[in-house]
Order: sequence, then C-alpha cells, then structure tokens
Amino acid sequence: KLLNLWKAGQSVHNFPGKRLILNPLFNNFVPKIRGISDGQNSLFNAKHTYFDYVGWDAYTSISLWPNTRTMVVLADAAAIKEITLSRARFPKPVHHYKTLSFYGKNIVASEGEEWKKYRKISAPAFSDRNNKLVWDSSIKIVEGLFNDVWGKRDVIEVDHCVDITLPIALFVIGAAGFGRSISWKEDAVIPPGHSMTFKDALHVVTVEIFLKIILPDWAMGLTKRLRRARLAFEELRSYMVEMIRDRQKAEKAERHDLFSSLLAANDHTLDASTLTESELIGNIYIFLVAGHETTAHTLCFTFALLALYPDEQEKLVEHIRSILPNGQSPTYEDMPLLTYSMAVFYETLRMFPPVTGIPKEAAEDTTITVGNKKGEQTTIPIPKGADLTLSTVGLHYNPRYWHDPDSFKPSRFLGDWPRDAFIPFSSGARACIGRKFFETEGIAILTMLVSHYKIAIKEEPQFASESFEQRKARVLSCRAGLTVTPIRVPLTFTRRI
Ligand code: HEM
Repeated sequence: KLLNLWKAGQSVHNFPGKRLILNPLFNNFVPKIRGISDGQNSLFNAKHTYFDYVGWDAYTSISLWPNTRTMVVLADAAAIKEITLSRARFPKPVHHYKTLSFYGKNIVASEGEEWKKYRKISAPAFSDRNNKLVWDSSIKIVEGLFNDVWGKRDVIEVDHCVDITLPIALFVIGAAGFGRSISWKEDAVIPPGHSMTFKDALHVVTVEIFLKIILPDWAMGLTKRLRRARLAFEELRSYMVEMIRDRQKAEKAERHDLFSSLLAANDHTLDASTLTESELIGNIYIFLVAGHETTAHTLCFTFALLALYPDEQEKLVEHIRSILPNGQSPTYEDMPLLTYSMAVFYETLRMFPPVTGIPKEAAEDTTITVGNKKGEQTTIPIPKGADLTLSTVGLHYNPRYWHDPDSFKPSRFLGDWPRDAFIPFSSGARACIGRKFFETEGIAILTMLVSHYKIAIKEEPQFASESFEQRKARVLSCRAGLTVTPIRVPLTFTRRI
C-alpha cells in the first residue's frame, strides 16, 4: 500500500495535498480524522481555505483504502472551464453514481451514447413553452399554500423552512413535469393500497440513499429505520408504476411535458421506442430527485438569508413593487424584469451550491494548468484514470474572482460578474438540464412569498441572548446529504398585504 501511495504521488509529481487512508466514499460515515478521513461535508466546510493553505487553486487527494485513488481537486475557473468543455477527455465517472441507478439507468448516472439518448429524449420538455407551465404551476401552488394552509392567519411560524419548501418543489415537478397535481390537503392523506404518502416515500428514499451503498439487501430488514427505508424504496417504485399506468390509460391529451417525452420513448407501438421499462422508471426517479431537493434546499437558504439580512429583503421587495405596483401576482412575461429576485438566487447559489463537488475523470494521460492569487501558473500531470473534483464551493469562495466572498451581496450579480467562476449548475454538455426550470419556479415562488409576507428568523427563548454571528451560524448550518442540506431554519412569515 505504501508503494502504491508513493507511485500515486509520483504520478502527479507530488503536487501538494492530502494523503488519506480512506477513500472519499467513506466521508459520510467516518468523522474527520487527520490522515484517515476528510469527514462529512468536507468541501463545503473548507470552502477556499485548503486551496489558500496549499497556495494553488488545486490540490491532490490520494487515498489508499479499499483501493488507491488519485484525485485532483480544483477551484481554478479556467481549468474548470477546460474540463467541462472537454467531455471526451474528462467524462463523468459513472461508477461513482451507481446508487442513483437502483431503479434503472438514467440521464444523471450515464455517459456516452446512452447519456446522449436520454438527453435527446428529455430536452424538448425543457423548452420555453413548458417553462410557462412551470411558472403557472408554481404560482398556483403558492396560492394554494396561502389559501388552504396558512389561511387568514397574519403570522405563521415554521419550525423548519424545508417543511414548506420540499412540498412546494415536489408539487411543482409533479405538476409541471409529470402532470400530477397534488393539492396541499390531499398531500397529507395516504391513498388506498399504500402505507406512505408519495412525498414521504420520496423523502425517505432521498435521505437514506447512502444506506443502499453500504448495505446488502438482506441487511435492510435489521432495524426499524432500515425497514422504513426498504418500505419507502418499494412504495416509491409502486407510485411510479401507478403514475405510468394512469397516464397510459388517460385520454391522449396534447401534452408536451417531461412525462410525455419519456413515455413516448417507451411506447412499444412506435418505431422510435428507445426506453425500456427499467430506464423509464430510472429516469422518472432521477428527475423527481434532481428536480426537487436542489430546489427545496436553495429556496430554504434564500429565505434564511433574507431573514438574516432584512435590508436586502426590503431592497428585493421594493424592486418587486416597482415591477408589480398593484400587488398583482407576477406573470411569466414579468420574469425577465425580476432581476433582483434572480440576483438573490444567484448569490444564494454562490454561497450554498447544493452540489459542492462535481466529479470527472481523466480518460487519458494529460495535464491541467492552474493559477494562484500571486498570478503564478503551474502545470499538474493528470494520469489516465485519475479522479478530478471541480470544487463548486472552492470556486465560489475564491477571492481571485469574488470580492469579500463570505458576505451576502446579491447586488454583485446585477452588473458584470465572473461567469466562469459560477458553476452551481455545472457547465458544458453535462450542465444541469433543469436550470431554467429551477430559475422559473424559483422566481415565481420567491416573488409571491416576499411580496405577501415579511420573512424573519423565529424568535425562540433559548436563543434570546445569542449574537448576530451565532444566530447566522445556527440558522445557516448544514450537513451533507444527496445535496447540501440545511439542518434547521425556523422562520416567521408576517403578512404584508
Ligand atoms: C437549484 C437548483 C438546481 C441545481 C443547483 C442543480 C445542479 C445540478 C448540477 C451541479 C448538475 C450536474 C451534476 C453532475 O455533473 O453530476 C445537474 C444535473 C442535472 N440536473 Fe440539476 N440542478 C437544479 C435543479 C434541477 C431541476 C429543477 C431539474 C429537473 C427538473 C434538474 C435536473 C437535472 C438533470 C436531469 C441533470 C443531469 C443532466 C445531464 O447529465 O445531462 N436539476 N444539476
């Protein structure tokens, strides 16, 4: 093993970095122990500090067990751009995404011809015509929250903001992606033939996904938590199968949503049939997950930041009022005018990118040139098979590109800003297909919420004496999940209009 470590170090010309016993796969299960494991949420916690320590916008991370893994972690905008633009030289290491394929192969966890096929089938559903559907669905869902859940109350206290943002995001992808409209009232009821709601099944599967990596099937019956996880995996599958059967039985209405595109590709009566049943379910699952958790967590951090910085919230409200002076609901045509809402999201995504590290691998022996804050450049040899991690957080907190990166300043996104140093949706051919979907629903939801309600941190007696910095650290604390997960964001919504 020591010889392997020496050889791996040689292969990257001993570029400085970490030498660890355990592969990053174990970060979620083993705490941070110097020389052994990087621990949970390590990229997010370190932000740009380890790059500062090394003195370059790159470092190596070589680990030994269960196999020798050579990784180069990057926070250099030019190097990251080069990598994301060269898909043949730096493909997606699909073997790291195996857990996302347990329902079937899909667009996120594939490469090459297979990925091209899934992308081609899905792309038409992300057109401008469907974005209008996303917008209208989002407005309707927030109106449902106001009317059916919050009702006539002037002050609403929420113990954890994700309790509202997760259902909102799930209802939007359900309605706009899969024609599955769920009302807030229906959502609480377990339908006949099921023992969990759709929302709970999807949530448990998303949270417990890591158990699937480490445990064999037989072990999933050992404890109450594992049995609940196993039940959720089965329940979600049966919900997805029902969704397919219901849509297949329904009148062939003129629909152009994602579900129609996926089903048409699975229609064995057509010559163009290209998706198997397992690929169909694999892709439905991945769109449900990719389309709701990232969105829900981003909305939650956005509300938390606006509550912590009331001056920024008022600037946002003033801007919205200048576009919608009579308090009317925004329309899809208003979206391009709501530039401050977009700036607030981008600043939130800069500070809390849901995906903290984007994996790539080297398909051949190659090199990468990176820089540092002194303006120097150096070239790192990258051996074939080495892993590369594009550190979204490292890049987003890199002072070479962002002035005062630790401060929440949405206005930095109003003028000219360094586009290559902003990759919350990744970049290049493998960038997020749902970016516009998110931006559309996000702006509709944010605009509706802040123009109707003032958002504040919920006052709780046990935290009465904390300083602003302590409050900020408490409210914004997060852990690693499938995406960066806020731990507890207690908020108060007070009616404005
Ligand atoms: C704040 C919102 C979102 C963020 C930050 C985000 C981020 C990302 C990132 C970083 C990737 C690349 C992942 C990788 O290389 O492994 C990605 C891919 C993807 N995202 Fe998103 N996403 C968001 C919302 C959405 C939504 C709303 C949908 C669907 C409705 C979606 C669907 C997908 C899909 C299908 C892929 C795989 C694309 C491909 O490989 O061709 N995402 N997303």
